[in-house]
Amino acid sequence: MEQLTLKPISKVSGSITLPGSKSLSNRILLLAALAEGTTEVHNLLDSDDIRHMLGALAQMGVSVTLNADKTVATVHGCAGQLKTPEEVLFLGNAGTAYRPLTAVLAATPGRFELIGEPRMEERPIGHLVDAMTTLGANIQYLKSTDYPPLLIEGKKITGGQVDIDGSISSQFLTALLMAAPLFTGDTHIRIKGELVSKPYIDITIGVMAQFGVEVVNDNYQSFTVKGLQQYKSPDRIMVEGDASSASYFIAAAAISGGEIEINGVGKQSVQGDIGFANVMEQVGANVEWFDEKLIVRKGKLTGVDIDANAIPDAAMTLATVALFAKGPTAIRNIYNWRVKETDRLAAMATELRKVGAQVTEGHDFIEINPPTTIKLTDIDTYNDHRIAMCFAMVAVGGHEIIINDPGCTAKTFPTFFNVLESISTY
Ligand SMILES: O=C(O)C1=C[C@@H](OP(=O)(O)O)[C@@H](O)[C@H](O)C1
Ligand SMILES: C=C(OP(=O)(O)O)C(=O)O
Repeated sequence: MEQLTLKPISKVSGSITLPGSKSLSNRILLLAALAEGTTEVHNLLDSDDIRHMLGALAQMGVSVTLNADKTVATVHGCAGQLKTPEEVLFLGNAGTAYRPLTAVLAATPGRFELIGEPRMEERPIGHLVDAMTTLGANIQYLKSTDYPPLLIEGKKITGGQVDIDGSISSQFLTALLMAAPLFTGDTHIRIKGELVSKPYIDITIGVMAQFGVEVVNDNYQSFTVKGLQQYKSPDRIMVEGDASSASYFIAAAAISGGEIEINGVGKQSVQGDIGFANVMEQVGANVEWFDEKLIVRKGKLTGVDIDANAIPDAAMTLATVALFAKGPTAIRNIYNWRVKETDRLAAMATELRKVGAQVTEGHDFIEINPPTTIKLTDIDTYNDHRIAMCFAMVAVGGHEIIINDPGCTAKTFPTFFNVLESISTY
């Protein structure tokens, strides 16, 4: 296994430009593929999750050309006419590819087998399959009930009234919303349970609007989408920087001495994870807000007690910021950390203890007491990009750390360690 030893960093300072948002990139690619017309997508993310979406679209006959660095894509929309692929669709561990494609392909005539990495087979999808089945879809589980892989016999879906459980993942509702315009009648969706990760629904509704489709959102309790609508290309669309990826640099500036200019997200961001910058202000960081950039400086950091349900991805970064804050940090209402790239509650607790923190791992929360001295150790990353990136904060805090399998950042941020290096002084 590859290992990366990060030397103690004495200061981070300088300017970075974020790669495009994963959540926006995959939504935009899918809707551009389904749309009528050609869409030029700028600042597309080049990472594993996006490659899986692009690969699947190509297998279904969508023509996409990429520029040399794969950040500009020209997508020739198929006006809803996806072809039946000859081979299975392998979607890695990309939730933003697997979930929306499940709903869209269930409403697309043809036969589709959706597979993924071993971890994808442990990530639940039953709530989405249940909702689609209520609407008449034909989706079969190929291994275990409620989990991928799936066999989908796509067919016309008429829409109607449907309930969906929103308590485990917002991606199921995102998937249903994105597929609903393809149904032949109107769809009225009611949320069962508490809807988690709500800001991602705003991203979905926003991107659908850019492709000409309106969603009526009644206070995140019910949603209405008209049937038989054609997505329309906006011709040109820009992907804003990834707000979850920004969290590592916001945290780095807050922990270390220098000043970091983070280009690509700011006051205007449509991504909920921008809220991490507000959380870091509460922790004590000095954040200067611009429309599309942030400048972050160090502050006197104090632990906080927050409900992180709206920012599940960026909140992981707070768990390693906690190592350098005064007093305990509690991150609450994050049960679904357990069903992401790994069981993130268990993994973070284990790895934080290895560096010396005292950690309480609850059913849906984690509480971290910073250590008096940070221990040199290697960090297991569990094929989870965010664990690798979070624990880089230990080096930013001035302590050597070894990251096992650093290549796992390829899921969303393949150049992460190079970007960090570019602003680091040792
Ligand atoms: O819709 C999206 O783009 C995402 C939604 C969130 O998942 P959940 O809704 O499962 O929390 C988030 O963790 C994931 O990285 C991306
Ligand atoms: C949970 C994540 O990914 P996915 O889109 O596969 O759910 C993540 O990127 O942290």
